[in-house]
Amino acid sequence: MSQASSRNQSVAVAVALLGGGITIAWYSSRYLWPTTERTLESVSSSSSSSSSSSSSSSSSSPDVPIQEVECSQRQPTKEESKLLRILSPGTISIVHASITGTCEKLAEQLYSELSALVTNRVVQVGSVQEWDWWDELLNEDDEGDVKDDEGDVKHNKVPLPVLILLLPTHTNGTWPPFAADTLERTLQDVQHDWRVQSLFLKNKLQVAIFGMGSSEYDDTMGRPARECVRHFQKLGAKCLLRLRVGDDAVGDHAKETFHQWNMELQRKLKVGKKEESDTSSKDCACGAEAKPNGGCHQHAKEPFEVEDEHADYESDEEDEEDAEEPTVMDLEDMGNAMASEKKQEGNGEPREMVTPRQAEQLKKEGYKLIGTHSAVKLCRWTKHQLRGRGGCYKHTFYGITSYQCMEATPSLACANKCVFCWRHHKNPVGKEWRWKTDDPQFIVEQAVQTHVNMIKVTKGIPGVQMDRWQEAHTVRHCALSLVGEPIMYPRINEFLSELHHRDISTFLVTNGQHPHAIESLLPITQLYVSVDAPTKESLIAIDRPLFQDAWDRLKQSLVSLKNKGQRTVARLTVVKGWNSDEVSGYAKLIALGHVSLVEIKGVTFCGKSDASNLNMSNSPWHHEVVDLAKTLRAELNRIRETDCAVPQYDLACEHKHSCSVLLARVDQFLEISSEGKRQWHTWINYPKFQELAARHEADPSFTFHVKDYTAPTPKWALFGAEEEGFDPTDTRHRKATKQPKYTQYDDRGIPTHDHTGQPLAEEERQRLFQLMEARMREIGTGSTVTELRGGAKEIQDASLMFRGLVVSI
Ligand SMILES: Cc1cc2nc3c(=O)[nH]c(=O)nc-3n(C[C@H](O)[C@H](O)[C@H](O)COP(=O)(O)O)c2cc1C
Ligand code: SF4
Repeated sequence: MSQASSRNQSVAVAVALLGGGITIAWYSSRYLWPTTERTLESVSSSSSSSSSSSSSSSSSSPDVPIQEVECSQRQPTKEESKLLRILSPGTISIVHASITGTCEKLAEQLYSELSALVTNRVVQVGSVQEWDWWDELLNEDDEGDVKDDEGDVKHNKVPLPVLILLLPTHTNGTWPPFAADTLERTLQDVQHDWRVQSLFLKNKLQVAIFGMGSSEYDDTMGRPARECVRHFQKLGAKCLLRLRVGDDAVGDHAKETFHQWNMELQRKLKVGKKEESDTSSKDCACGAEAKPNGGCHQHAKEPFEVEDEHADYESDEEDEEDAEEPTVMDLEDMGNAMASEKKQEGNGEPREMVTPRQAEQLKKEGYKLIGTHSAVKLCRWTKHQLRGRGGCYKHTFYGITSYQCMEATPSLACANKCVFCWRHHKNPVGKEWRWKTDDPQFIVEQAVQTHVNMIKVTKGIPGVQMDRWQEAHTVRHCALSLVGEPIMYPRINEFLSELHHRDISTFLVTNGQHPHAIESLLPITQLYVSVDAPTKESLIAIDRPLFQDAWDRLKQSLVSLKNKGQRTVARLTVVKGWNSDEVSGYAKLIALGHVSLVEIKGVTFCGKSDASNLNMSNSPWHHEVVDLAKTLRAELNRIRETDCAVPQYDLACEHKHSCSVLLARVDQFLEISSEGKRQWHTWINYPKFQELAARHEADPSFTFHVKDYTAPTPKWALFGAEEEGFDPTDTRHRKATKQPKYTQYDDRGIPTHDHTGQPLAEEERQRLFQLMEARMREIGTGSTVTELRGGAKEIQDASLMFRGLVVSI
């Protein structure tokens, strides 16, 4: 028996004919809601001042006046209630498939509204995963059915169950993965199962579907919701009202569309305010004077009868083969979206990028918002180096001072939803700038001020070195890689100049979706393009881009780097199991841009997110990143054999603490003395850069190049140095590992080789396996993330227990 049915085994719905009426009482193992009898009209009159119980007699079903036993004065709270079956008569099940919380919130809102308004049915809410859909749709309980004298079911006398679905659109217009595995699969399977009667949901279920999506994604908005409508139609379910799709990308569109849909839903369910206005309306739909229940003498309506449920849908019986999407609805929704957008821009001012809800979420994640589209955040390495515990990998590779580095962005929006994005998709998305634009001087000034204020409060952190703390009040570097796509900001060049004027170096990371913006970018200290995947398919899977031609855009961006003149970087973020293979694909991309440097960095796991399937096992180990860097070097050499214009690269630096390795162009960064001594120059002469940038600003015909502002790389930062990229002027704090070190593990995380690389005996592996099993029983199979004070996160994951019991990030 399925989970759902076993869970609901204890729930029974009793229906009896009493005095010519139908009495409904609900029982559950924990609840019994019996009480007073009253007619449904009286229920409706309680919410409608103008309705009258006398209208019942004029209903279209005069022979069986419907009565009920009122469930209780209140609906059970969610915690109290056990979920009833979807097909239980009289139920209203609100089911969402939320990825990032929007649909869940709408579902909760609907639940509280309907719970308050509906007194004669059970309203329940849950995620799509909470039901076994095959079992729910096919294995019907018949306790709730009303039978006639022949024992045939008289379905239409008891309110049909209503299924309200709130479905978001996931990557490339797909269903959210957990909804695809459950509801979508069932809906597809039942249609092709010969054992299942056609239209088997006819007279058994009514559905109301609301979709969510974003018009920023080409053509996919609301696709799962539309598919869902078609599936249910094909199965014979009645659609209570038209599908509506909310647009996440357009201001209040989702809110407004949902509100309209909700009002319509309540009208169809005959609850809520709309009903009041309906019943008090003077006119019937036919134009004649209305009776109190809303119909005229010819069109009297039976309370709770669903009005022409198929009115807004084509009949499946008539046109079962028609798989065309309901384009009328799409057009209308798009029209609404545009109208809504227009409304916002009606006063001639473009709207602000960040909605109050997004601002609230970003603030919760520790971002300090500046103006309407920018943000700063204090980087953990800034604090780290303030305490003398080592800088970030940019300190090792390029000599930045981490405690004088400001992490910022002038655009919180970007055109991707990367699986490894540590901002968990709380920021807006967009293909191009369509928002209010803040002044660049204002942003820089506010950003520096806010950063310095954050520095001030670090004074109290134990171990902060006061000389560094003083220096940290002067920002020297700006990492434009915090969140969003900085290059989208239309006044990015003015913004960068403003930073240069303040002697602040500029490291800008773009995701390679705006090649033209790269071309027009002024010379900056170091320009990055993120290369997140080696093939078109994996790029789409990993970056989940808004642009259909994302792959071409990435390639064009890399080509654009070729002519920049200053330092350019291809940044690879390695997500084990996602983009760590097909290294030759990376080599081909890098060869397009002749980039100065290739940064290869293991992904940092930043806590579980519903919008991403990543977990700790996707974070590679340092030695794995090193292996990938070596393979990449070999692949680049292979390309050079046929294309000698492709530069030669070699392993220059590493920073083990953050699983990062640097490949650098030999012609730009390696000097070999006449005695054959090799000296890397990956560090940056920052004052020199500022001088050159100022000259270029004064005279744009003046150009400068990578070699004009390099500086020697210290020994400790070089690849293979025993310091492993850790600056020896700082003090290393290592966590004591409670477990012996192992060097290799199997897929489950069970060690297979000891610290010397020798294979472990079978008994030992078995023992370790049992230990892990015990741990899993204790803490579960997933990862538990605990937010610590100060923004750090602590992750517990049994599969990591032999690699370190707790990983702090
Ligand atoms: C990972 C991810 C991928 C998305 N892909 C699409 C898409 O392909 N098409 C679309 O119209 N909307 C897409 N969206 C937008 C969501 O459908 C929209 O933000 C919706 O409000 C999310 O609802 P939820 O918060 O309930 O999950 C995507 C959102 C996320 C987080
Ligand atoms: S470069 Fe990045 S990681 Fe390093 S200190 Fe600056 S913001 Fe932090």
